[in-house]
Amino acid sequence: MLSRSLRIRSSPISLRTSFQSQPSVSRSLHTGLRLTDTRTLATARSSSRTVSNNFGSRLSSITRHFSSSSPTFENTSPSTMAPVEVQQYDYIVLGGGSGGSGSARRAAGWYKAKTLIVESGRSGGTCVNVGCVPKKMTWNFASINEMMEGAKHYGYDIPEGTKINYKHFKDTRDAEVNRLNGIYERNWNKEGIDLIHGRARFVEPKVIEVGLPDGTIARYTAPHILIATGGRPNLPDVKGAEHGITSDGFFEMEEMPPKIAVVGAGYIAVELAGVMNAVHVETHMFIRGDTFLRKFDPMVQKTMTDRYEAAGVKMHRKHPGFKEIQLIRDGKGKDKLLKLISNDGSELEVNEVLWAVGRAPEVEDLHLDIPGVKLNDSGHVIVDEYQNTSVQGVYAIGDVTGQAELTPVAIAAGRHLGSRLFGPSEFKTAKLNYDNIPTVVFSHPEVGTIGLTEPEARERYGDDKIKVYHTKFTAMYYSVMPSEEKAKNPTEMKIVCAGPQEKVVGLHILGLGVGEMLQGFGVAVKMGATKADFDSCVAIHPTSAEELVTMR
Ligand SMILES: Cc1cc2nc3c(=O)[nH]c(=O)nc-3n(C[C@H](O)[C@H](O)[C@H](O)COP(=O)(O)OP(=O)(O)OC[C@H]3O[C@@H](n4cnc5c(N)ncnc54)[C@H](O)[C@@H]3O)c2cc1C
Ligand SMILES: NC(=O)C1=CN([C@@H]2O[C@H](COP(=O)(O)OP(=O)(O)OC[C@H]3O[C@@H](n4cnc5c(N)ncnc54)[C@H](OP(=O)(O)O)[C@@H]3O)[C@@H](O)[C@H]2O)C=CC1
Ligand SMILES: N[C@@H](CCC(=O)N[C@@H](CSSC[C@H](NC(=O)CC[C@H](N)C(=O)O)C(=O)NCC(=O)O)C(=O)NCC(=O)O)C(=O)O
Repeated sequence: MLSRSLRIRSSPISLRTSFQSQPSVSRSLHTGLRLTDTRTLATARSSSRTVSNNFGSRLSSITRHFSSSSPTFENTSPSTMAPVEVQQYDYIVLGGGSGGSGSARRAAGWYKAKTLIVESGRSGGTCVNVGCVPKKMTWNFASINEMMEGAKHYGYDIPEGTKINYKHFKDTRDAEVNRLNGIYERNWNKEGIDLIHGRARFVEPKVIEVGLPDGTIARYTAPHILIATGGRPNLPDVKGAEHGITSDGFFEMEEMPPKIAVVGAGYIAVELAGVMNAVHVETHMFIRGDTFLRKFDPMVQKTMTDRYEAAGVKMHRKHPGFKEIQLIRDGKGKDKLLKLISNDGSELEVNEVLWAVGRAPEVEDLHLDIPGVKLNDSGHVIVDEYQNTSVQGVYAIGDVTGQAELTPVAIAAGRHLGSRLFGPSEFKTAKLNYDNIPTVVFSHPEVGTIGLTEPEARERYGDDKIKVYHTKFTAMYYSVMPSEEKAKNPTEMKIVCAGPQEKVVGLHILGLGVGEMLQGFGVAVKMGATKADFDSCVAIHPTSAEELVTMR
């Protein structure tokens, strides 16, 4: 539906004309290193590249909303650029998100490395500001409405039309995020980590430069530099796409739109569509395939897509893509009106469009060409199993590497790296094992998964080596509800086993509470549990989880 390349645009806070006539900055460091900067805008722009994404779609990345308060290099005119001293650290961490924070705290807090974090936006990164934290809080908010609707079947007299004060919730959520921003900065401070707010870029292979809020620049060097700059949401190359929002904009909404279109079929699309549907926003999902969550086990794909449809989400399956988004009326919430024109000519008017079509690594104004850090075809930083980039002494972790884009993954990889670089000799080979990472989609209901999907397991081990255990049932919570409600709310589980020992190589669960259920089973799978090990654990009755140890 869209053309075949991913164009990563320079963001508005990338280098502009102030560097065109920038004089050479040449100075000696107390380390004996001599720095030269003769770079011009042309060099800056050359870091903007055209690459293909996994889905063959043409997309452009947009600036994260909270970065608008960041200092920009545009403020830095040549005349204000007095020679700057290059300050020396043991460890420079670019990005104070989950991975950067985790790594810096390990290096400084545990091993006393002199550490600097450079953060261009709000401390805590995506997870705290526009990811896991506000998302999970919103999921809780929506789940309460689902509970209230269920409550009438238990005899509670919940008045029809109970009002939801979204603005109240949004303000409370914002306050919690602000509180966490402060906690992050206080933790860094307690652990002796220096924090600079500004946007970093390389000016020499081991020297980075940061535009400061007062318009000056600062330079820093270290033998170890970590790239932990994360990612940002993509916008598709559709005429008028900018009239819609991404997940960043979702968290800025002051009121829920009465009718929304969600485009995409991954974690974010499914989670945010689920939230809105649960609070009775008319939610349309536009997906390219027949199901969403297409990287998950087929059981999850089918049951969850059907379940969303049964719960009221208007699914537009096999959608051919959009030709144009027209802004009919500017405004907020119900006052905003957009017309979506699809490639097949069909039209739909909605109050908002949420693009959830993947994320791009945040690399383009880092000038990674200066140290020579290599990127892959999707623009992610290439790393080996120890998070080393192609350049000695430069490392990358988290979303910027495109490896399992999850907060605990970024934190764990960052901590291992901190231990490896600055810890005692027993950590010299410390690294994160990326096998069997458990993950939960906070959909309605949740989905949990670890290990291989059934097709992946069949492919890896061969059909004759695979045994699959499967169950689908109505959780007791729904037992008081009419049969059509029960049918709409399945709980489903699949255990994929390999070899004569029936080692559990994949576990896929969906239903109420599975998000909390998976962590413990994840430990078992990580330890190499077999089906017999599962069965040897006595069931906890009555729970949904007990089905996992009693399956036949
Ligand atoms: C809507 C949403 C929901 C999510 N929900 C979950 C969830 O429930 N569970 C889960 O595990 N994961 C979730 N994730 C994913 C999770 O947020 C990321 O995997 C995680 O934040 C990645 O951490 P990171 O350190 O790699 O990057 P980030 O947390 O993105 O941190 C990168 C930081 O670098 C800064 N930066 C960028 N460029 C520069 C520069 N040039 N100079 C200085 N600083 C720079 C950015 O401002 C940012 O603060 C979610 C993501 C989204 C978008
Ligand atoms: N609960 C959690 O732990 C969460 C984790 N995350 C992390 O953040 C990552 C990013 O999330 P997300 O942005 O949802 O990315 P995902 O990679 O999960 O999904 C991207 C989706 O975009 C769809 N897509 C891509 N291009 C287009 C297009 N042009 N038109 C229509 N659809 C398109 C793809 O659909 P198709 O199926 O057709 O290919 C795919 O489903 C996740 O992979 C996850 O690692 C995010 C949120 C929650
Ligand atoms: N898991 C519980 C606890 C939530 C929690 O961990 N809250 C975090 C912030 S939100 S999430 C932000 C995320 N934290 C985590 O993922 C928690 C880390 C885990 N406890 C561990 O030690 O591994 C992160 O990016 N961490 C980077 C870092 O650790 O440096 C916190 O710091 N709370 C302090 C408070 O409330 O007082 C829950 O979901 O309820």
